[in-house]
Amino acid sequence: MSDNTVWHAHRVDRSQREALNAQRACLLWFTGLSGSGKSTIAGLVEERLHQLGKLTYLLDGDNVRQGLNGDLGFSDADRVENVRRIGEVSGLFVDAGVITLSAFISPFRSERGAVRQRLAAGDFIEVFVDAPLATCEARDPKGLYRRARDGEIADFTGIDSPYEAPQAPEVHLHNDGSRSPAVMAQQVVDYLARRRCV
Ligand SMILES: Nc1ncnc2c1ncn2[C@@H]1O[C@H](COP(=O)(O)OS(=O)(=O)O)[C@@H](OP(=O)(O)O)[C@H]1O
Ligand SMILES: Nc1ncnc2c1ncn2[C@@H]1O[C@H](COP(=O)(O)OP(=O)(O)O)[C@@H](O)[C@H]1O
Repeated sequence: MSDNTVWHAHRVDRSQREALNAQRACLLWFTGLSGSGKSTIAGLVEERLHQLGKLTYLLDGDNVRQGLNGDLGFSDADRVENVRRIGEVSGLFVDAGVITLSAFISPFRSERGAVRQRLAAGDFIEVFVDAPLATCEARDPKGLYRRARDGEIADFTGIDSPYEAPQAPEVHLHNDGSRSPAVMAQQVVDYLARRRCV
């Protein structure tokens, strides 16, 4: 928090924005290794919510790192700052009344926990896209694992940079390839329906 600043409450608040859009906002936080299926599944969930008439926004690691977080690399410190900023942006989207989907490796438990704490109870829904490293490496759609193994990319998650799996995610998707991304996206939508978010 900057010094000498005072919070200003505005005339239109989150609940009024939610009422206007006839929806309840929340943050779906997709975490998992590179290649685990975060973007694919988050994209399918967003498409389904859009079809249901919900206002959504999907924030994605590769995309955000081309703009807002273009100054950050993949050291531990830069990943901490990456997730902190995304947590703040996600919080603003939720306050805007939008069902927000954030898909980032977000490898550290403490930083994911900090985003959870930043939001109101129940607004943070952790979705663990759980795929074995061997599966992610076999998919390797961008050739990054091969380059990391060849020593061309340092600090690669799962190779020479850690990934701390969630201990109690709200939704745990086993994306080892035995089921389609569409089936797993439906699991997320079903969770939202049980929570009366859709
Ligand atoms: N060193 C290293 N480690 C992991 N990933 C790397 C690295 N370098 C580049 N990439 C590409 O960056 C994407 C991950 O960015 P994130 O912002 O999600 O990472 S993090 O949350 O800060 O850990 C990741 O995208 P996904 O594969 O979609 O996860 C990669 O395309
Ligand atoms: N259940 C699945 N079965 C087959 N291929 C999958 C499955 N889930 C994801 N993929 C593929 O794996 C690759 C990585 O998925 P992606 O969503 O880009 O992962 P991430 O965003 O976690 O890096 C993509 O080519 C995607 O089509």
